[in-house]
Amino acid sequence: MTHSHLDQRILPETGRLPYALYRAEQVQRFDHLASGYFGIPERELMERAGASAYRFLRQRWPDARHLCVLTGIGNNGGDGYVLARLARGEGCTVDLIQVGDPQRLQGPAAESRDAYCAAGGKVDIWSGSLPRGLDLCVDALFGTGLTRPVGDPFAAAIAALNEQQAPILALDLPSGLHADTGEVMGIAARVTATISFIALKLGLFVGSGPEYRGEVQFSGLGVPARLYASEIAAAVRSDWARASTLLPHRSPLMHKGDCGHVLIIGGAPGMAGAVRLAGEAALRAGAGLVTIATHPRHADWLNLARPELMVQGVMDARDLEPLSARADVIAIGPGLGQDAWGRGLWEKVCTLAHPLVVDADALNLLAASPMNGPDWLLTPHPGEAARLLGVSTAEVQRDRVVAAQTLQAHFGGVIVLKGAGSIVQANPPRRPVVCSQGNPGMATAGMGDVLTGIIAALRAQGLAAEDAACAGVCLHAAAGDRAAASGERGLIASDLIAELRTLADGQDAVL
Ligand SMILES: NC(=O)C1=CN([C@@H]2O[C@H](COP(=O)(O)OP(=O)(O)OC[C@H]3O[C@@H](n4cnc5c(N)ncnc54)[C@H](O)[C@@H]3O)[C@@H](O)[C@H]2O)[C@@H](O)CC1
Ligand SMILES: [K+]
Repeated sequence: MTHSHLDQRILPETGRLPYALYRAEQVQRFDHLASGYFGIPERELMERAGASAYRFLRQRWPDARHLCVLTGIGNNGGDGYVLARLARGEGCTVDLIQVGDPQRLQGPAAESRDAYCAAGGKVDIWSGSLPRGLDLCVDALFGTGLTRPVGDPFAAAIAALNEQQAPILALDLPSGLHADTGEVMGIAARVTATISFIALKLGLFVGSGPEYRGEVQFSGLGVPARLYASEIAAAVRSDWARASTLLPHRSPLMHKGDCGHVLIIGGAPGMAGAVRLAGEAALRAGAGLVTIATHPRHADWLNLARPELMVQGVMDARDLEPLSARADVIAIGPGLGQDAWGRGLWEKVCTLAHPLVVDADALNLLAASPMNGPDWLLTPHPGEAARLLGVSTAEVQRDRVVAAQTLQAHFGGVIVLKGAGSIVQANPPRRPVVCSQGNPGMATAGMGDVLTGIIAALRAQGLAAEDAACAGVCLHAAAGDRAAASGERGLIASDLIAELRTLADGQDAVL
């Protein structure tokens, strides 16, 4: 076996992350294929994993000299031993702390431990605390093999990692994070960066993954590209750089009638802002015409507040007919309320054949009287998804991919499950798409209304429902990231609207 850790072929791939996301069992099959079929011994893969991680560490933290490597009892720990050996070899001070019974290390992990010891490395057994004065901690406790909630001593070690001040590099996954769902299995390491091996794990991008993983780096460990043909990815990551390619071309000869007419229905008394946000977002996402059907009490005021919006007061469902006749797409829900006014409009819309975007209170009305719609696009946040499914919000969040798939099966159409790592699920066999942009500053009032307007505008410009959902979610998230450049705290939904224009025009697709 060659210790080819400085071989250029195994350096972490720089540039873009792959878009395919896999579950743990799929990555385990890749591992077996790599060794069994492609003849790369497991020990060599581990050597490459440790070496890639060490190379990334040196690039990312060039001044780090005093490292602490926390190793567990599986192959993730083995990766840690390789990294520790390489770091010592380059003159770093390494405190290697073995958590759990060292006798449980087997096969390549035990060999990696032995190679570390043979090179003069010392193994300390976890004694309840971490050394002081560290430049960096390496989390090599659990990777894809985590199968159950974390108990002591691992839980105590993870808690200590989270409490100390040095940055943390996680090998493959932050320990304690479920590789498939991003669920925190009791406790998880909240890390500065994660280097993921062979394939990106779905759990880094869904559930609590975005909160715990830090920045993500990928290393394919030099396995042949055709290895990946053996599995269909569990989900596909998307971002604006990718989704912007879905936008329709705008011909110089176009007029406003070619860019689609969106009708937005909502805005019960006291909720006019919701439809205004959705309407403005629709205009900024390129809709040719936007009409708002809202409560008569504030229709005139809304019209003056944003003169480019056409605003009609509607008393009841009958008033909708002339408006819907002119619209290409209807979005219903922002500020709709659930009383007789909102319910009447919702029931009317359900009889129309238009492509629909269904949000907010319209989703709550749908939860009260469930039905299946072939050409609608539902945009629930986790609470609305829970009401639609009749489960708790925690249950939705525990496995967001499965929740989105269940919603699609029950209600049809295309589902956008909002939240960190928004998921788009169209009719199977289409795979779930997970948006990997966005930030916590976006957890604020009106963000959903902006998304509804964007998706409706893209749909009105001719995108199919799934494409409008994917492009809309990514455009919204990318606008949120741009707006957050001047601070996440205090970000408001209106801040996104100015950003939409630059992004949707394609001038700044790559962030
Ligand atoms: N197999 C391969 O070919 C490669 C694997 N690699 C590394 O190996 C990792 C996977 O290794 P393993 O499958 O050994 O799994 P892990 O190293 O993630 O750990 C699994 C071990 O922990 C135990 N365990 C699971 N949940 C536990 C809990 N809650 N409390 C206590 N013990 C628990 C398991 O019984 C098993 O002994 C990857 O994430 C990656 O880091 C890399 O070296 C690349 C190549
Ligand atoms: K880890």
